[in-house]
Amino acid sequence: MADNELPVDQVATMDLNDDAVQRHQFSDRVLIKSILTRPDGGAGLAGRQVRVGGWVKTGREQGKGSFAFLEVNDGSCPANLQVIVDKDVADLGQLVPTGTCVYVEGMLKNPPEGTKQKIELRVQKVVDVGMVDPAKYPIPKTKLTLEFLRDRIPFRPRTNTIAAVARIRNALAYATHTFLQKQGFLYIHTPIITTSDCEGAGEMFQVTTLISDADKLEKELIKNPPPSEADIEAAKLVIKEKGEAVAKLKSDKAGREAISASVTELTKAKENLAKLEERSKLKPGIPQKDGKIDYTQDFFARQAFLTVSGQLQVETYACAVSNVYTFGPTFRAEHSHTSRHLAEFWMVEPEMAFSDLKSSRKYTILAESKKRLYELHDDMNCAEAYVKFMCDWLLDHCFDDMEFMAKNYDKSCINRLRMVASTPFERITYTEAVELLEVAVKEGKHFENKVEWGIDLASEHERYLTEVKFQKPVIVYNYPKGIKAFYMRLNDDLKTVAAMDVLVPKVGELIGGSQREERYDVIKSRIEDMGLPLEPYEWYLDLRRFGTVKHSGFGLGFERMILFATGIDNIRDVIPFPRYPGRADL
Ligand SMILES: NC(=O)C[C@H](N)C(=O)O
Repeated sequence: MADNELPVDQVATMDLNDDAVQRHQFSDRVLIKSILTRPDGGAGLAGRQVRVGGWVKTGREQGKGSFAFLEVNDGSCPANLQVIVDKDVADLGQLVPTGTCVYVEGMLKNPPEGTKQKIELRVQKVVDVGMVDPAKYPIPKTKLTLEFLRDRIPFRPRTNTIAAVARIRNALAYATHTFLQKQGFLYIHTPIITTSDCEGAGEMFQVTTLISDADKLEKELIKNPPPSEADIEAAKLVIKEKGEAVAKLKSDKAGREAISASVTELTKAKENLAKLEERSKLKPGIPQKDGKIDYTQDFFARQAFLTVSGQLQVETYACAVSNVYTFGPTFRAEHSHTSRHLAEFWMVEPEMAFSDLKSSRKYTILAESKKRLYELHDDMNCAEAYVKFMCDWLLDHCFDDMEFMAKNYDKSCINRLRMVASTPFERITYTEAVELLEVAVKEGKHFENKVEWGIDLASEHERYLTEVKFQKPVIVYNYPKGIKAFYMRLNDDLKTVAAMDVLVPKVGELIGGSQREERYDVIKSRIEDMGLPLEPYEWYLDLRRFGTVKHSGFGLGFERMILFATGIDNIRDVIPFPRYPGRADL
């Protein structure tokens, strides 16, 4: 790596004796981050000639219009660079509206004593301007509600909040790959289009070309109507005539050439009839067979959907190359309008061969540079170590953005990251969890949803456990089999499965995972018991028929992790392009 190619996240720790500016490698400018996030706030760069580009957050003309102050942000860090332009250099009126793009060159200077910033840029040349008409700019003011911004998706990233969320999201993705790659996991790209329903819950978006094909056909048939019965009868008559002509020539012992020409005509007439008959079968609308939609006519010659989870497919790789993960978009066609659900969301799904949910081995994991002894619950340990790694990562790499979140959204978000990074997660069985909830009810706690063994824990129950009872992350494991998916391993009690959910303060369920059922007979009867058809899962059963292995994994809802980290309330604000019932902008 060349000297001037410091990874962006290391710029802040660079050697201050080196007062050269860090030129961006692929554009003729300096990232504002590399000026402002130095430990000296950029002061040591005074006297340096730089080019910067960015968007004006706020701008104002001063000194009776003789110069302008611009707060410029290029997204590389939350802080703005103060830029000063004299009226001789540019038309100041064009530069000051919020949202204007400026690409300027000048000299970095130390501002006068008593000002809050450590460095500012005096512009000598305006290289380029992307103007804004303030009367028409979609987000003219600086303080806007997140709800208002959801109607301005293309311009949301220009706001401090959405840009900070983008940096935090990016850091969490980087942390995810770093953590898993370090542990030797292979990143596997599982399909977006799938023909198996992982969760067996039927909340899938269908992928089909039948509707657009039907639309096209309908238009085509209007332009070019199908043959009528009479057309077909006429074509049949032509064949009859041509056939008779051939027969006549033959009986007249006509020449070979004449007969062959006549046979050619007969063949053409037959082909014509075949075509007409084929077209006469074309019917507008979705193709049907035996009163049902005929999916053999669909693009994939079968029903297909958007994936709800990459788990089943990634298991084929876990059962071959042992440690794998998938990280991609997943889709659920749930009509839920909550602040915790999206129709399109991202999931990180590690899957590990030779690992179970709970075994008695002893194991050490590193957290916050301190070695601690854990009882090995492979799947739980991996989930816990991963969450802790992400918390540490944000504290180390995104502290300025986290400070912004603490100031504007959630005072406790930094402490929450510290607490989670350093506190062992509580681990309780589902049965213990229900008992604790029952005790809470006896002591007067009111829940909307009834508490009894066998229920699926509701969000209020999960949050009580993590926020009130333990005040730290809680892993609940060994759930009743009746409320969990078919692929989870049946425990010896035959009542529960080796499933686990990681519950965290602020969001409740962050992770759901399990040891997978590796025994052929057991999983087959689980699929049958749940009333699911066997045929679509035959390939999955094959993994148990041939070279089966104990394995486990989990799924982390990536947006939930961002909610947890930032303290933002609505999941629609932590994904760049939210999709939810009634909305899919852009
Ligand atoms: N990979 C996982 O275990 C996640 C699980 N399939 C889910 O969708 O919740």
